[in-house]
Amino acid sequence: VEPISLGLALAGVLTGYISYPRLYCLFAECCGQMRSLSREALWTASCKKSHLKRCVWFPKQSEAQEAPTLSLHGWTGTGKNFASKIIAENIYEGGLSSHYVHLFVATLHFPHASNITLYKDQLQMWIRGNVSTCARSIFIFDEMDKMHAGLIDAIKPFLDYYDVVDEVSYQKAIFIFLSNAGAERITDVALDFWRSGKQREDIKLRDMEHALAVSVFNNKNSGFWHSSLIDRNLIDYFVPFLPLEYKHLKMCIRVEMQSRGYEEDEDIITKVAEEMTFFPKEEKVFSDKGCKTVFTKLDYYLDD
Ligand SMILES: Nc1ncnc2c1ncn2[C@@H]1O[C@H](COP(=O)(O)OP(=O)(O)OP(=O)(O)O)[C@@H](O)[C@H]1O
Repeated sequence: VEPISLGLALAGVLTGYISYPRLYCLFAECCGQMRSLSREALWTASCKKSHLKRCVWFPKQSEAQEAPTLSLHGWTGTGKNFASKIIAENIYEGGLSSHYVHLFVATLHFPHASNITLYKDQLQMWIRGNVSTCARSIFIFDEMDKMHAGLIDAIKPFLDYYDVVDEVSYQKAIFIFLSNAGAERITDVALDFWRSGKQREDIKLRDMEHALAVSVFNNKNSGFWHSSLIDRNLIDYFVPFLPLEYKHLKMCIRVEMQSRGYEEDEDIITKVAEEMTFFPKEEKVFSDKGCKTVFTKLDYYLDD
């Protein structure tokens, strides 16, 4: 090929690449590569990925709201991180590794109460900077119940219904809070159902709402209680996660074996599930750690 034509062709491609965002986005991650945040899309994604072959419940109105603020509550290992990962992947292909998805873990990123003022400034700068770069940024805060109340309050202006703060609009940013706050009350409701021989599938959100309200809103030890997120109605949806039973652990282990390319082995599945501990002491219905440590226990039985 003669050099001038090649140069012109390259210049043409480059111009197209730069001036047509769609073309550029074929090769690199783009802000607002929002696929769908409809309830159906999240539902389908969670069903496909759920180890439990069950769908994660997503709030109905999320399809109407472009950028909801969600607060996920439940016992450890019940899938809160798993669900937020699905939400992130559903919006940005890179999921948690996307440049537009930001995960904060209270004990990791904000460990010292004496540094709250510094953390507060850094967190606000981080949110402001990232939303200025990409309005459709996702911020996930794990261990919200361990987060200092002052820090939770620092997030508040970004969730409030102001259109624009300091010339930046936060209306399209998605905030997801994860916590164990309310887990005991959620478990009490699930246990009541179990004791009265009712199916956990029949538990309705309204059965949980009261339990969550009592423990999350009135718990004086919870950072939520001190913060104004709740009394100012800044959270759109509280989503409860039920504690996992023995049969759910088996499902987690079974799917993990399949995904590692092993044949299902009922003997190994049962052994791993039986190594887990269950509560309450008498009935031993729910896994202490949900599905959290089953995979490392499984390593012991598999010769990788
Ligand atoms: N409901 C579920 N559906 C499918 N897989 C699940 C579910 N719950 C837990 N798991 C599996 O267990 C692992 C641990 O769950 P995850 O980390 O999401 O729990 P968590 O609720 O965020 O716990 P923690 O409160 O301790 O942070 C996940 O990686 C996932 O593989």
